[in-house]
Amino acid sequence: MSKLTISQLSKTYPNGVKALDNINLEIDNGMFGLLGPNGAGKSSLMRTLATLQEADTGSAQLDGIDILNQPDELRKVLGYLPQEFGVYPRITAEQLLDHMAILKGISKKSERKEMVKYLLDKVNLYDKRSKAIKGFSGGMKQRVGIAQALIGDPKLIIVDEPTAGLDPSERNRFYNLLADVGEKVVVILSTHIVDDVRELCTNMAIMNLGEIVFKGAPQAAIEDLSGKVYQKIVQREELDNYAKEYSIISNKMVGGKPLIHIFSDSNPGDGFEQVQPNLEDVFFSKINTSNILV
Ligand SMILES: Nc1ncnc2c1ncn2[C@@H]1O[C@H](COP(=O)(O)OP(=O)(O)OP(=O)(O)O)[C@@H](O)[C@H]1O
Repeated sequence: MSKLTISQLSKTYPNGVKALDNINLEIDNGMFGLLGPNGAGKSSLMRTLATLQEADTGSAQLDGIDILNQPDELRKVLGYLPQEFGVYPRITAEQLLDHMAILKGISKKSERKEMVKYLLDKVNLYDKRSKAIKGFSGGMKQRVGIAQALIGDPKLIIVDEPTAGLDPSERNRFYNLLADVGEKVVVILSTHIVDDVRELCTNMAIMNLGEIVFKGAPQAAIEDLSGKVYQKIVQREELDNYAKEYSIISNKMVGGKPLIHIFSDSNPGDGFEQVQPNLEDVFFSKINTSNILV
């Protein structure tokens, strides 16, 4: 069992943007989803935990390791799949993993060979081991990314926006792989895609403007909203009026017309129908109208 504890972590960039505003989180083994819109501060938090940038104040501990003060110790047990996983495109998957294993300090050739074979098998790319990565699909590249993040038996795995650009079947394969990995170690999945969290994570946090605006189990958050979400298809030109009168959680186009979800303690009438809330409602309610919700 591993545990990651983040306490009072803050970071303001030189341009004045407060990307991390007093972050407090406790994360156990398993898949943890960090959900937030673009610019929320997710990558800043992930890069800080991956020891790629420093925080101004606060601390982060993984088991006995003080992440901010012992970056070398943390790196030995860290697997990181960054948002942009740049690879040398001409080399093969096998060469890349071997190279990364050397960087991780696995100096014995026979040990590396065995590990690379194991990882290629695990991400289902053993057959493609001798092909140049440049010919790989987005999903295959992400699987190479996960394989390299697993080198050296990490205790903490960080994946930053891993499913962007994957088609549905590639995304599914990637989910299965992550879920399999996530049983034994702390895996933090940072994403703005609600489905990623719904399908994979037992615990989550929602981040907005540098702050954690929700933490808990996705299912519990959905249940909290139960009976309080109503929907209606409206005319586009009426949207402003609805926005003034109701707490609109979300607005998406259905057949060319806006379908709005609103938050309301009691039945608003006016043609609205109650709907079963989903994680998207939770997400939007926390980032748009967190002030009106408990
Ligand atoms: N190096 C930097 N210097 C100045 N501002 C930065 C820097 N990196 C990020 N920011 C700003 O900090 C805020 C948080 O950015 P961050 O990349 O952490 O968010 P994010 O949630 O990961 O968003 P995205 O999904 O778009 O990557 C944004 O306002 C961003 O513009």
